[in-house]
Amino acid sequence: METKYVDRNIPKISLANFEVRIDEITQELCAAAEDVGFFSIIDHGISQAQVDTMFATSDSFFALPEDTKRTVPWNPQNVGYECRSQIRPSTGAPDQKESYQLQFGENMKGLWMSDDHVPGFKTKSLEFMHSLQKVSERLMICFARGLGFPDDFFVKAHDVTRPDCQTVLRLLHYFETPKDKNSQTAYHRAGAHADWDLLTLLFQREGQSGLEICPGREVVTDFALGDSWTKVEFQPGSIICNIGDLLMSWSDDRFKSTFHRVKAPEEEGDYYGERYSIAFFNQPCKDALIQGPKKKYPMVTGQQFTANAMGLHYKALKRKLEQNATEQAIQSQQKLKTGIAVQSEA
Ligand SMILES: O=C(O)CCC(=O)C(=O)O
Ligand SMILES: [Fe+2]
Repeated sequence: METKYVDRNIPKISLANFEVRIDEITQELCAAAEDVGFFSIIDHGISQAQVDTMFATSDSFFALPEDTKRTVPWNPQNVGYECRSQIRPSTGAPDQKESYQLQFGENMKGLWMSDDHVPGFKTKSLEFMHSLQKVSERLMICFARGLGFPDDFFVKAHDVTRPDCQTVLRLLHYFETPKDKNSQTAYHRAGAHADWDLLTLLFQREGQSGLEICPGREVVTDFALGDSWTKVEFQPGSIICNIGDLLMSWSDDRFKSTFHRVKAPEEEGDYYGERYSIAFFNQPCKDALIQGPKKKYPMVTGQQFTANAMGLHYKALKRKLEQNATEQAIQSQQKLKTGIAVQSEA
């Protein structure tokens, strides 16, 4: 089916002279968060060399033999390596990717790839994560101001110096998609979803497009998807940011978490090759208390918020898998009937 595309403006916001321009930046960020839920930031203080080093480190990890990568397996604390195992409720099919989730604290025990396999992996990754945390904290200060909370409100709730902190750096590698149209159904590289964190920072690579967004969600409690998409292309020097479900809920649905996907390449102009990206998910401390200024939703802890988000996710996933199974059963019944008809005609 042909994708319906629309042009949407994805605001580009400069963080230059942050201290002096904080109110202006706050206004721009809040407007972007209320409208499309996606924006890019420039003048953020992270150099292209830092980004290139992290991508090179990620390349070295994914180039390791499968057995080696499987020595740091994914677990439900949202750390570790997985391959084609993430199934989205929007598709009911596994994402065509492998990924490695890294955190700052104790959840990583035994799950860092050793220097013997990728020299300096842990040091380089943590250095990059701390730089992204600094950028995230600037954005958190602005969103706290915009919502009328004290400046350090979100920063305190996302304290990465705590051993039990949940914030994640995800290294992603999407597999090449065969161009042969008859070969199989085109599976999405990452099926449509909204992130369930506060705020995501994303790095793409030049020439490796595929990220698309679908705004229009009204409340965080609803799983509804819109139907028209907008491509988010690589822009040199910028970090793509999107609002997650946590900030949507914490702002009483004022700021929008937006559905997005990495599309299955199947149309003219789509990119079929291998794709690498890096995402940084700001997750709350387990004991953070979450409630918006207007108290639209009951107060929950960070841990409860995550559990509720997972509950909603698995319910939607179950519905989708049941729906897929019903559709498949109908299709095979139809095939059987057609077969019988053809046979009886012959
Ligand atoms: O790879 C990308 O561009 C997007 C990844 C993403 O949305 C995610 O991992 O949540
Ligand atoms: Fe995402």
